[in-house]
Amino acid sequence: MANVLNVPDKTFTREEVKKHNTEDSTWFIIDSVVYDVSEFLDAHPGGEAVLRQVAGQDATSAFYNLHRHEVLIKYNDLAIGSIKGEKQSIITPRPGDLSPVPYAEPLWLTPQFKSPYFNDSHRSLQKAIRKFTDEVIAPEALEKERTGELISQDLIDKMSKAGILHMRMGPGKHLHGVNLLDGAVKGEEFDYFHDMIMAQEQVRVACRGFQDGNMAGMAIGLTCILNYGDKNPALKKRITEEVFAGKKKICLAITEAFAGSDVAGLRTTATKTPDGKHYIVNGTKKWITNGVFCDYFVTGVKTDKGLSVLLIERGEGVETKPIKTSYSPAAGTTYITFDNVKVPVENLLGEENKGIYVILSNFNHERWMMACATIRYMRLVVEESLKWSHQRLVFGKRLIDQPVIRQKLAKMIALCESHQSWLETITYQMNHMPYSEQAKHLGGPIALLKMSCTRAAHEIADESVQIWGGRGLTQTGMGRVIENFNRGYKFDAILGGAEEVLGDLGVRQAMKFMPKAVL
Ligand code: HEM
Repeated sequence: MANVLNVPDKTFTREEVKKHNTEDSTWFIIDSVVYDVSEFLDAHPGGEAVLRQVAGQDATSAFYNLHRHEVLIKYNDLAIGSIKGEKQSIITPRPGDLSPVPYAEPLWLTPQFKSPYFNDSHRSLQKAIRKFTDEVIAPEALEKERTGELISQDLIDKMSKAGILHMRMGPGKHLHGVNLLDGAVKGEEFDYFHDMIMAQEQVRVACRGFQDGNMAGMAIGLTCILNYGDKNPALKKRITEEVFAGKKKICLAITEAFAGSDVAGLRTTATKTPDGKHYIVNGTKKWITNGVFCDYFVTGVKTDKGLSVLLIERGEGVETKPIKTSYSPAAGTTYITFDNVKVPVENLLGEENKGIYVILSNFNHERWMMACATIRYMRLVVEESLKWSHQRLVFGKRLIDQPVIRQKLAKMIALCESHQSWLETITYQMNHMPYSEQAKHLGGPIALLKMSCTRAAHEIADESVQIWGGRGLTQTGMGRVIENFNRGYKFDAILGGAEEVLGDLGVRQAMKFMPKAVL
């Protein structure tokens, strides 16, 4: 499917179009383009009668009151020409374009505004990943979100070739010398603002389930290998090479039916064999993103004196089955059972019984990534709602002409902009703090940011569905994005640490730095 509207060169007068109001011929005009729907009447999802009612007329308002603009692109073949002397006024965005809708882009991407944080390489990466997302990721994402099928190997291969899998891991040596989106940024220059751009841009396809199915397990699982795999360099090299090449898939398996945010309560056990060469793993894992299609599981286990983290390969005794959650099965959410699984001791990541550090080291980046994504999805909802409010006619007026709608939009915009600004401030600190310091000084602020942005998402989900009415509850058509957001934002309020746990963590971190002198 092309992403722009192609209109044949032929021109007609409005009088000519008027004549096509007969049994055999149904034409109408939408935004100066002439459509011949005579052969489409039967196939029109909204029925034949409504099309006949506007035969020979200008149906622009009627059309935009009920359809997304992209419908015209999908059914481009129905366009037969345009009205003589008139020009289309509705913009068809091309892949990679910025949106001209106010607040649809973060301030740093809005031409009138300046930002101290972003340089040319950030801008060139943003352009490249937006185009890639629009052209390569979006078509598959939309399809898979709907059907619930898992990501294709073809898409994984394309992302691997473009360096997108490498970039999912954030800044670091693993990016040095790698070709990233045809040289959009050098691996050595890649910082947390580039990382933020990658996380935010890919959310724009508005497919919350597929978004997690698109290698989210790798983004949180492979980090443990990169940071804690040095005791076994051969293993680290093999796994990272295979995963970055897209040949093998990896995920993080921590949560259980027994323990969600409370990781200390894990019950999966790893007992050493008498010869000390293997661990025998027994237990279960629940809600493991991507688990159904993974080859490697970075798994939290109980060893004799505490928690440990093991890399477990799919093999004898490992079974995975899908869990049906409220977002798309395309996420690959999984229940895993480990029955007497034999794991070489060399697969231990970090120190035995000190696995909590391996697990915790991951959390800040994961939570920050989730904040990036949630905030960008909020912005998309703002954009869609602004467009819809201008388009939708009710009680003889546009929605935007109702003060109550403007109040809702004001709240949504304010929540979105304030969280993006806070995110950028924290991202700047991440760029200027070694990883060890980040854990100390940014663990609390990142936890509070994620907690706050999912509370904001809750408000935005609620307000937006009131603006959209039934369409905000309908999976296809105009309100698709709003419905998907409403069904998905709760995942962000739970995954990576529930809102309440994170709020508490943020305050407890502050307590640690409370000077005695002021008490
Ligand atoms: C080239 C012109 C048109 C095409 C390709 C088209 C296509 C579609 C499609 C794909 C849908 C399914 C919902 C969606 O995906 O948005 C739909 C629904 C509908 N269409 Fe059209 N349509 C066209 C023109 C019109 C016009 C001019 C009218 C009214 C005068 C109309 C009335 C409707 C109605 C009432 C629905 C059901 C809406 C709903 O369920 O909310 N369509 N159309």
